Amino acid sequence: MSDIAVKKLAEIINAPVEVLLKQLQDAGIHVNGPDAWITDSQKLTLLAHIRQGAAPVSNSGNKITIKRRSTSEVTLGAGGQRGKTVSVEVRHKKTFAAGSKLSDQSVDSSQPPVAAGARVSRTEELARQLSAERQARESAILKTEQDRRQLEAKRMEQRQAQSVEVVPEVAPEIMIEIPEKPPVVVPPVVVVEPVVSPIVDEVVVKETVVIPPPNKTPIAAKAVVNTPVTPIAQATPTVKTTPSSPDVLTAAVTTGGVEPNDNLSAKEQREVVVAAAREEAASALKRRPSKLKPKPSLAPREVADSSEPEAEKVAVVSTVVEKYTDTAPAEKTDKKPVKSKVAGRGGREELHVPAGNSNRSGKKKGGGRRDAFRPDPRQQNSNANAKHGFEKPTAPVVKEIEIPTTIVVSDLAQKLAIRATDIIKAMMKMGMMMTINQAIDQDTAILVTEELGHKATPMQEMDDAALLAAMIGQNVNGYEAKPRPPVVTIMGHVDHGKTSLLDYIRKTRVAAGEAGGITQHIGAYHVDTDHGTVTFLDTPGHAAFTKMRARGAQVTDIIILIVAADDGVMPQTKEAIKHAKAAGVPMVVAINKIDKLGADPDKVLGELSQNEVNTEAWGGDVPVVQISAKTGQGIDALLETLLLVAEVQELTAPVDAPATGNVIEASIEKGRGAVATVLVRNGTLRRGDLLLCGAEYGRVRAMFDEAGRPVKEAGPSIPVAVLGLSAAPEAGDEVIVMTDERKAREIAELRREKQRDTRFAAQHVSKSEDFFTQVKASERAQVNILIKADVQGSVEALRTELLNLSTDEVEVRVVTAGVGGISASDVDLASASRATIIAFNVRTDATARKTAADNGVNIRYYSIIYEVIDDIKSVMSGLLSPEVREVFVGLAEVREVFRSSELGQVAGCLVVDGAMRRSLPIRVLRDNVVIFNGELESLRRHRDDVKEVHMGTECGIAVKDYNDVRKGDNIECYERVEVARKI
Ligand SMILES: Nc1nc2c(ncn2[C@@H]2O[C@H](COP(=O)(O)OP(=O)(O)OP(=O)(O)O)[C@@H](O)[C@H]2O)c(=O)[nH]1
Repeated sequence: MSDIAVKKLAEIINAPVEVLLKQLQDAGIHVNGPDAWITDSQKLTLLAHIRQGAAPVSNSGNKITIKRRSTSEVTLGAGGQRGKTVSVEVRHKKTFAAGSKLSDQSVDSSQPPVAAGARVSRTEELARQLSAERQARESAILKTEQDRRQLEAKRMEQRQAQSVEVVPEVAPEIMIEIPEKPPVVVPPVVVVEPVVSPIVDEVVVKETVVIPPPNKTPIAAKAVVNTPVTPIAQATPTVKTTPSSPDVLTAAVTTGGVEPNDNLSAKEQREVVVAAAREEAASALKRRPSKLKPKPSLAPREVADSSEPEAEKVAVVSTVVEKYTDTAPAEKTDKKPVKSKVAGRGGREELHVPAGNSNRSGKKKGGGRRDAFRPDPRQQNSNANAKHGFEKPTAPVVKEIEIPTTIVVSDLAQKLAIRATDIIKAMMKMGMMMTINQAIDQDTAILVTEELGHKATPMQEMDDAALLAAMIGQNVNGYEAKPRPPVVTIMGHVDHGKTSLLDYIRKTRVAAGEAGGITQHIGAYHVDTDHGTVTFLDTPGHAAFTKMRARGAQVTDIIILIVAADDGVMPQTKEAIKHAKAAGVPMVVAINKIDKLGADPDKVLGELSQNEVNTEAWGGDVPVVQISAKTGQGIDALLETLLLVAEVQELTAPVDAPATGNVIEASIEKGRGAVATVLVRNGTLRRGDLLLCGAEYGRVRAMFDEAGRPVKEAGPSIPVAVLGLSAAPEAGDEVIVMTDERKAREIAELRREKQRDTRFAAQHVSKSEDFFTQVKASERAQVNILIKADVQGSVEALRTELLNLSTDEVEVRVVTAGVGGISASDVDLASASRATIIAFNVRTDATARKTAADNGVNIRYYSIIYEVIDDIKSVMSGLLSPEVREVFVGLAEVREVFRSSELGQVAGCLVVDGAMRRSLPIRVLRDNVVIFNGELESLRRHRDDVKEVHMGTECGIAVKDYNDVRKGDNIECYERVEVARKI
C-alpha cells in the first residue's frame, strides 16, 4: 500500500471530498485540502475513527467501494544487457457493505463472510484484506518478473538450439529478396488479453515495438502465443492481429487490459520500447555467427517472409515471436518451398551462374555453414545441369593459328591469347628486339609461335588477282560478247612524234598545248575514224614514265611503235619493244617523219630487226607503215592496218554486263574530288554504279568523256573520267562494278590494310638494316623533297627520277608525294622534315602560302620534269664537298748543291718551267719519282730573299727539313685549289 491523495481516496470510497476531509479532521488528521496526501497510518487512524462510531464514508449509506490502481515498471534483462522495460499496472476495487454484510465484488466468494454488525471485526477484516492485497500485488509483480526471466532463459535455449539447424533453409532466400522488393509492411498488433484475476483485477503488461518496414506484402501473422504472463490466477490469453500503418510494425502485447500506463505518455512508452527493441536487436546480432547471416529462427515463421535485411528488424521480429511462440520445426519445413520460389523471383536464379557457383557464393546468404557440413541436394542437381562453369585447364593449351604475310606483335598475342610481353620476351631470347606495335614477317612469326609451344601455319591469303578474276568472271558470265573497238597505245622515244600522230588523227592540236612540248601523263582518247572507232592511249616517251608505259601495255590490244625516220631506234624505243613483247601485245611499226630530209626508213628497219622486231618488210609478221604526223602521209594506211590487226584478234566484250576496267590515271581536283580516268574493258559503266577501284570505292557520281562532256554510260573500250570515289586510286588499278556495298568496303579496307602492312614491313626491314649501313647513310647529305603533282603518273615519274639522283654522298629523300594542290598541312610536313616542296602543275592556296612564308618553306613550281631534275641536281651539287686539285706552278732543275752555315744545304737551280713561289708547297723529284714532299725554307736570288722566281732565271732554294737534294734532281712547285663539284 502506498500514499494516496485525499480526493483520490474519496473517489475510491465513493464519498464526497468534503465529507472525507471532515472525517479526517474528526479523526485528528490534518490535511491541507483535497490534494493533500495521506499515509497508510493515517488511513488506519481514519479507519479507527470510523470504527469508533463515525459515520460511513459511502454516500449510498449502505456500502463503501474502494478502487486502487498502481503502476510499476519491470525491467527484463538478458545476459547482462540492458533489458526491456515493461509497464505493469495493478488495479484494485473493494466494496464494503454498510449493513451487516461486507460485499467484495472481486474477492473470491469462498472467503468467509464478516459480521455486519461488528465494526471492530469489519475494520480488522478491512485491515487484513488491505494487507493481503499488498502481498498479492507484490507476489503478482514478483511472479510476473520471474516468469519473464524464465521465458527469456527458455528463449535463449531455443535460439541456441535452432541456430544450427535452421539457418540454411531460410537464410539464402532472405538475403536475395531484401534489396529487390519494395518496402511493404507487416504490421501485426498482437494483443493478449488474459482474464482478470479475482484478486489482481487488472494487470497490464504493455510492450510496443516499432519495426522498420519489411519488404514484402503484408502477411497476416498467425503467431500462436502461449502467454508468458501468468498472474496469480489462471489467465487465458487471446491474440489479435491487426495490420498497422505501412511504415510501422507495432506489436503490442497486452495482458489483462488495454489501458496504457498512466505514468508514461504514449510517446515515452514507445521510445522506451523501441530502445529496448534496439538493445535486443544488438544483442541478437552479437549472438549470431555472422553479421550477414539472418537469424535462423526466422525460418519457420511467416513473418520471416518479410525478409528484413537489417539485424534490427530480424531481432525485433524474433523477439516478438520467440518470446511468445514455441517455434515448431514442422513449420520450418513447410515454409521452405515458398521461400525457394520467392528466391527464384528474387533474381538470383535469373543470373547465368551455375548452381555450384551460386552455392559457393551462398556464403553471404548465410548458407556457408551448411555448405561446409552437408551437401544440398538441390544444389547437387543444379550442378549436374551447370553450363557456365569455368574449369581451369589442367594442361597447356596448344593453339593452331594461321600467320599472314606480316603481323603486328600485338595481333599475334591476341591470336595466341597471351600477353604481348610474352612474345617480346620470346623474341628477345631469339635475339630480336621488338616492340608491341612492330610488324614481323611471316617466318619470324611462325618461329616465335612455335617457340611458345603453339602451332602456326602460313595463312593462305586471299589472292587478290584470283579474287578479281572471280569477280570479273561473275560480272561477265552469262552476257553475250559483242565486237568492241581496239585499244591502241602509241609508244616510242621522246620527240619521235607520238602526240603529233594522235593529234593528227584527232584533228586537234594537243601537242601545242603541252608544257615543254612533251607529254607528261597518260591520255586516253576515244576516236571515231572513217575506218571505225579506235581508243588511243597516249603514253609519255620520257624514261621517267616507264611504269606508265608498262601499264599501257597491259591494258592495250595493239601497240603502235613509233620511230622517227631521222633518228632511228633509241633507248625508249627498245624499252617499248620489251614492254610489248612482255605483254604479248601485237605491234604495228610507224616510221614517222618521213617527210624530213634526213629520213632513212631502211636504216630504221635494220635497227628494228637488230632488236628482234621482225617487220613484214624484212620477212616478219610485224606490219610497218611509213607516215608523217606532220603532213598526214600514210596515216590512213596506219588506221587501216590497225583495224585489220584488231579484226584478226576478234576483239569482243559483253556490253550489257556490269562494267570492269582499269584506272588509266587518277587525280584530285578542286571541287570535284577524286577523278579517275577509267578505261572500260567489259560491260557498261553507268552513273550510280558502285565502283571498287583498288583500295578505293564509291558510287559513280558523274562521268565525262575525253572532251569533258558529261556522259551517262560508257561501253567496252571507252575511256571516261569518273567522279565519286572515296580517294584517288592508283593508276593501273582494276575497276569493277559491284552490287554489295558492304563487300566493296570490306575488300577496299582489306587492300588498304595490306598496303599498310607492306609499308610497315618495309619500314621495319629498313630499320633493321645493318648498323654500319645506317651510319654510312647518316653521313650522307640529304635533300628532302615533298612532291605534289596534278596526276598520279607525274607523281610516280618525279619520285622515281629524283630518287635515282641519289649518290654515295648526297641522298634524295622523298618525304611524301601525292596529287592535288599544296595545302597548309603539306607545308607543315615540309617544315617539320626540312623538305623543299616540288609543285608540279599544281598551285598553293593562300593559307599554305602564308604558312610557307612564316616557316621559311621553299616551294618550287614546275611544269617540265627536266627542270625539276636539273634544279635538284644543282641543289645536290651544292651539298657536295669541294674537290681539291693540285695545280702545277713551276719546275726548277738542280744544277749545283752548296752548304750554307745559315741555311744548311742550298740547291742552286734554274727555273725551267713556270715559276717558283716561296709560299707554295714543293716536291723533290729524282728520276721523275717523288722522293720528298714539303715546302721551301728560302728562295733567293743573288743573296736576296724573293717571293717568286720565273722561268729562265737562276735561284737558290733551301728545302725545309730536307738535306739530301742532289745535283740533277727537280724541284716542283704546285698549288692546292678547291674545285666545286657537280652531280
Ligand atoms: N617534220 C616532222 N616533224 C614532226 C613529225 N612528227 C612530229 N614532229 C615534230 O616533232 C616534235 C615532237 O613531236 P611530239 O609529237 O611532241 O613528240 P612526242 O613523241 O609526242 O614527244 P613526247 O611527248 O615528249 O614523248 C614536234 O616539234 C613535232 O612538230 C613529222 O612527221 N614530221
